[in-house]
Amino acid sequence: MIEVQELIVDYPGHRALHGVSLQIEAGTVTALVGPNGAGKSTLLRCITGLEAPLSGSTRVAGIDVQQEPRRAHQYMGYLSDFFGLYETLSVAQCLQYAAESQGLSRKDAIARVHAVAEQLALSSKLGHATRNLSRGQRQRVAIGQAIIHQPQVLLLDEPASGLDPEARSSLSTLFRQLQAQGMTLVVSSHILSELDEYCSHILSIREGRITSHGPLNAASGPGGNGALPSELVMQVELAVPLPQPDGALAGYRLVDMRAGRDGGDTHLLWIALPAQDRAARVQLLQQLVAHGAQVLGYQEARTSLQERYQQSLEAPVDPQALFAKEWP
Ligand SMILES: Nc1ncnc2c1ncn2[C@@H]1O[C@H](COP(=O)(O)OP(=O)(O)OP(=O)(O)O)[C@@H](O)[C@H]1O
Repeated sequence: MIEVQELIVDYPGHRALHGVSLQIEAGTVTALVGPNGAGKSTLLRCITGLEAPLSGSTRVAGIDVQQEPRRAHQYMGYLSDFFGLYETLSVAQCLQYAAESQGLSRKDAIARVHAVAEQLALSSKLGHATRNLSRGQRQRVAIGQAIIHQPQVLLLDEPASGLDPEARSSLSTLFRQLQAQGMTLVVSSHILSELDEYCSHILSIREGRITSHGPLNAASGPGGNGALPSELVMQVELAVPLPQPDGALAGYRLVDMRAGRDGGDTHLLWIALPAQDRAARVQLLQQLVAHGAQVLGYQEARTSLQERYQQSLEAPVDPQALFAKEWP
């Protein structure tokens, strides 16, 4: 859905992106993370076509963003880290303006204004001037403007900054709904615990280079709890060790097994299953229970975003690769 190739971006006296290449699959939610100044906003601005790279290309839904920005914008929504609203316009006017600028007819625009206002809990504010809204409400109007034309891709730069815990939680719910509707999201944020709730992938950047990019679940292959690319791993927490391990695990691959963190009798097992096979998850649990397992917890194993981020911070930047791509 998003393809970036060999992107180099220079600001006066400073190279912000050093030949970044990546692909983001449709339907994923990617956490874009990295220290201050890493190049996250620059990358998002290049994907939207707001920043012209020195070299390289970006494509969204197969459209070259630098060559055909207008057409590409029909497929994407963008929330800038410092967004502005028309202060004297009402919420309805702002949303309608955004809809019509994306080419929607007056009738369709008005229908979308009401649908988006409902989705973002703004229906009661439609007649209010945006200058009279709270920070969280303004943020929701800005997000509403970004999704008014039902884009396939939504790029959000620090969408939760300045929001209270309740507003942040409803934002997480909204992002999950949008993903369920088939949207592809890229969310830049420093609040990793929240990103972890709804992101399927991590894209970590440091000093203008990608240090990690991949899925957050255990099916990410080597390093992801021992899963092969075609597998996912279930984490099973037991109240006591398995009484009949041979029968309980027959036909499954045991990836790992440890005592629980509490140091008592609890045990943790990691068991590989074919990816995408929902029936296998049910059958495994039934087989465990049938063989006397006292199951306390049963969930897809997942490397936390915090862990992945920490690993990516510790990964050395390859000086050789850096040297080869330094100046074109
Ligand atoms: N307009 C500009 N002129 C000069 N340098 C810039 C400009 N915009 C960004 N930079 C520099 O480019 C680098 C990347 O900036 P960018 O805003 O993309 O980082 P970021 O990862 O989004 O940071 P943050 O987490 O602080 O928002 C930084 O070193 C920044 O100082």
